[in-house]
Amino acid sequence: MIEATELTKRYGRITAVDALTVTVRPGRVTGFLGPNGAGKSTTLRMILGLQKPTGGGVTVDGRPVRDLPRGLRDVGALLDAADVHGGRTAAAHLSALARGNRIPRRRVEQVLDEVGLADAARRRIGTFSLGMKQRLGIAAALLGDPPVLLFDEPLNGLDPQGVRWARGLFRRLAAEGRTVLVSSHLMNEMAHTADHLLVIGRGRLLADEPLADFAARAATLEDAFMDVTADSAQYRAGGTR
Ligand SMILES: Nc1ncnc2c1ncn2[C@@H]1O[C@H](COP(=O)(O)OP(=O)(O)OP(=O)(O)O)[C@@H](O)[C@H]1O
Repeated sequence: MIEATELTKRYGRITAVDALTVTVRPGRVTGFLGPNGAGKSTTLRMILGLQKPTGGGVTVDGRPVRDLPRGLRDVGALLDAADVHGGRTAAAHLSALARGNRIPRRRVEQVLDEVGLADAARRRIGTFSLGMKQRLGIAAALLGDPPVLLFDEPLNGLDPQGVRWARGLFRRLAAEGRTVLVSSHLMNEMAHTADHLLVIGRGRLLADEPLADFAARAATLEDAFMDVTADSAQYRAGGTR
């Protein structure tokens, strides 16, 4: 379970996350949506303790993430799939993470297999496509078999088979009783993935409800998303009309 209370992050005059109070519950896939710049990545980084809130706070299974003792065995995350050492092989990258987090070495082969990268285990990550890097990032999140998993835009760069596989994976992880939070700026990506939605705009919470309730707001899910975020899209093609 993830609990944010009045969670706030300011960068100078920009309020990236604005008094966000939400609970992300286990046993379901929670989709985290908002237009570009809404504050999704900043929120995820604060949950993971990578950024310090300006105000409020957030706990994971009852504690600030820094107080959780087991690292990747407590929380797994895919943030930026491209943010990996290109000179290492996939297996070496995951082995280093496993060593640093007291995770048995056999998990490396297991997760590589699970994400479909078994045949690429000995290849340098620098030669990977974006979709392969996403799969590797998902493997890293799964490595410690954690009860809480965060994925920032995990479907970017995945081919249609990959998207279908990832959706099935998120649903399975939730069915196993884990807390699964998946961000996206595309509503349609969430239609077949999420049970519950958190929608933010300009850092503020705009909706926190089951997908079915959100869908009932308009003719299509995308229309519902457009309606809810109408006043908070910051970056719009065609200028400032
Ligand atoms: N390090 C930083 N310094 C200054 N402003 C920042 C910084 N990081 C993020 N911001 C600003 O905070 C706001 C929220 O950014 P964030 O990356 O969290 O949004 P997002 O919802 O993840 O967007 P996207 O869907 O485009 O990835 C944006 O206005 C962004 O410009």
